[in-house]
Amino acid sequence: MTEFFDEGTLVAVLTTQPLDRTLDYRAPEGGCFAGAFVEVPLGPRKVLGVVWGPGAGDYDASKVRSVIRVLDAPAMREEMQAFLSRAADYTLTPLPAMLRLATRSPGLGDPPSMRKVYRLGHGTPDRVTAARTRVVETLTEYGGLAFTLKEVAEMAGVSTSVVKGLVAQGVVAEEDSPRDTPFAPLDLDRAGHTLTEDQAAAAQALADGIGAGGYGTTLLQGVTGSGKTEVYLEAVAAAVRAGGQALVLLPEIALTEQFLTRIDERFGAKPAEWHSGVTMTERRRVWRMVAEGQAQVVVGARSALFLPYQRLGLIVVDEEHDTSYKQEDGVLYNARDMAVLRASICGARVVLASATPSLESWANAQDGKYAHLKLTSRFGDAVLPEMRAIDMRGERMEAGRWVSPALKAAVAERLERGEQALLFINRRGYAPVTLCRACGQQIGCDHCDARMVEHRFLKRLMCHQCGESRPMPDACPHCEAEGRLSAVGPGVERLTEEAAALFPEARIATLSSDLFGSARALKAEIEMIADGGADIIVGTQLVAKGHNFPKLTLVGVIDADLSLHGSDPRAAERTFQLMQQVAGRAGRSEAPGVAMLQTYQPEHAVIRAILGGDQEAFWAAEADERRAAAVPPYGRLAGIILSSTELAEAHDAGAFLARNDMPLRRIGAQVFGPAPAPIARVRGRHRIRLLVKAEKRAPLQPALAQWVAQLRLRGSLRVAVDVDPQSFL
Ligand SMILES: Nc1ncnc2c1ncn2[C@@H]1O[C@H](COP(=O)(O)OP(=O)(O)OP(=O)(O)O)[C@@H](O)[C@H]1O
Ligand SMILES: [Zn+2]
Repeated sequence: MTEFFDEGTLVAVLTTQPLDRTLDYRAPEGGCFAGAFVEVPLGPRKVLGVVWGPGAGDYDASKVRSVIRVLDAPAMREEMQAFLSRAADYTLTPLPAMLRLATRSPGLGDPPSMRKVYRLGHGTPDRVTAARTRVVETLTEYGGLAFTLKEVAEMAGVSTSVVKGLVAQGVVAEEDSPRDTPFAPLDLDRAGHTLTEDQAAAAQALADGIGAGGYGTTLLQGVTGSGKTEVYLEAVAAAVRAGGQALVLLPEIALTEQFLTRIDERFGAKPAEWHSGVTMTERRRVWRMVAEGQAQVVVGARSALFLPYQRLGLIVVDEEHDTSYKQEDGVLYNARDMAVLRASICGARVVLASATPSLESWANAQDGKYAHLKLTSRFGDAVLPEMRAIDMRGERMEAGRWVSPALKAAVAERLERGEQALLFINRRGYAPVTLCRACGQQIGCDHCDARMVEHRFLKRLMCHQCGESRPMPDACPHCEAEGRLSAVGPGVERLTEEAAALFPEARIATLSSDLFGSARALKAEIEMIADGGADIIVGTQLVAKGHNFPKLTLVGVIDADLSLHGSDPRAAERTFQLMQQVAGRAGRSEAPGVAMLQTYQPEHAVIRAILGGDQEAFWAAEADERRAAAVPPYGRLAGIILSSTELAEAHDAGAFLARNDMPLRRIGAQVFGPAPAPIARVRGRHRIRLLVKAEKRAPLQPALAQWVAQLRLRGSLRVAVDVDPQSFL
């Protein structure tokens, strides 16, 4: 039972303010439950907090103040408190910062806000016009249902003033209605697609898990186009049927819009949607309805993990290998790992779905920590694409061109047959480098150790680190020579230009995340492509994720070597995943697909593995290497990023930590560095990195906490600890 605190008893309140402890207050008039959202005085201010438990009683009793009021919001459940605490410990994040993630709803404690709705009234109009008649007919058609002013006007095809005019005469009734309305329940009796034998077996196994109750994680590994989504939708149905709520995490906001439609088609109801693109009013509604159990399914980005579910039964992490699940600023957490933590605390099931799982999940499945379900063939008659290399050493390339004659010929063949071809390059903008031919300087960002990238469609230069942008200049900012700036290297926009020059008759669509103002616009473009409205698609990694283009039979990868090198220890894994995913867009219906990889190193082990297509062999080899090097998933890493406006300050702090490594040595961990980060300056701050390596079972977090606590944060110095780093930049 939830603990209750009578009026005047001491309670500990956790606030969202950056304090390193809970504060004691007295329970307000009428008392309060543990977990209650409250408003408390803090100095001269009133701040939001949660009653975390009984007060510590270590503060002068005569000075303890009272809770101002209990907010009108469902209390935080004990399991949520536990989740936030454990996540804070794991990621070495102060608890108030975790609480902020869980309270990202505007007007959390406000009384329900109201809005005006309109339905058919009883009066008769003084004067009958065609427009007025349409309004009356429209509302009559919907019986007693009520709509917003805008909806009525749109449905009837009249201006809002016509509706208002009818309100004045009582023909249309105007009423107040709560804005936060429940989400329509799923229609679980609707039949989904008839599943194939493999799919049905996988769906059954997931449903059995949900039926058994309690925590469990399953890796659903199915080749691209095998119907993983169809399978986990059955798990969603099973979870809801069992009275639970289901959360589906997607790696890219751009995909949610299509996914909502897919759920709507399957269950006849739209789920709740949660990500940065959702309006404030809708956020408020979602947060509340999730807390009240009036939203059965939530589709969202990683932050949806922190919603106040009442009875969370299932979390699906789609494309679980995707790096965007790692939040790289603020609280550094991996939503995939936190999903597993959250589920283990509240006794929910987790489904990790991917064609190319992360080595972490693959190893967990291998060890029997996760159940492992496999779908080895594509749905229907579709077969997996054939993978071929184009050896660029043997191709005759003109300067400033990136499509080889071999690839060009393959594209031409597809166009002749009325099929689609995709040209893939994982680089946004027109060109990665803008160089002045007069002075030889490259244009860099003023605030970062990064180049400015030309975005020709927008006629701007942009920094991909800090987001700064400015109009494309005519003159070189260094030597002021006019008209001597030139683009070096290819980006997606430049590839579009080349495709247009090579195939002047073809309809070309460019898909890059920066080219679309809204998820809706992107969805429309994707639907247009799926319907065959384009012949050639030129895209960045945005196209690699989960799209179905039935006419697409050729994928040309412009630079398969691009991500093989660099400081990332997961370079091989990432390249393998990306190539499989992008190739997986080809040949998804009757006509078979081919993926052609332009490479200068066809002998490279990773390229060979991609061409060979033996995934299990690749993972096994990769696992052996990681085991030998004792790196994740067979060892643990943590990154420390020290940053400051003064280079010396960051550097000295790094040297200090390296010298004072006793807390780490005690657990047998090693420190590497300090060294300047690969991106040595971002937003005017110099960055120094250290890397900590420990054995898998070493108590890493407490040691890290002790170690870093020795550091005095002075001046502009900041420290970020990244447990299980994904990025090494
Ligand atoms: N049993 C089925 N009956 C009818 N259509 C199906 C069935 N299974 C899959 N499909 C269709 O096949 C296509 C691919 O399925 P789905 O999107 O679920 O695959 P996936 O494994 O999630 O793919 P990817 O990993 O490439 O994103 C979809 O259009 C889906 O509707
Ligand atoms: Zn910048």
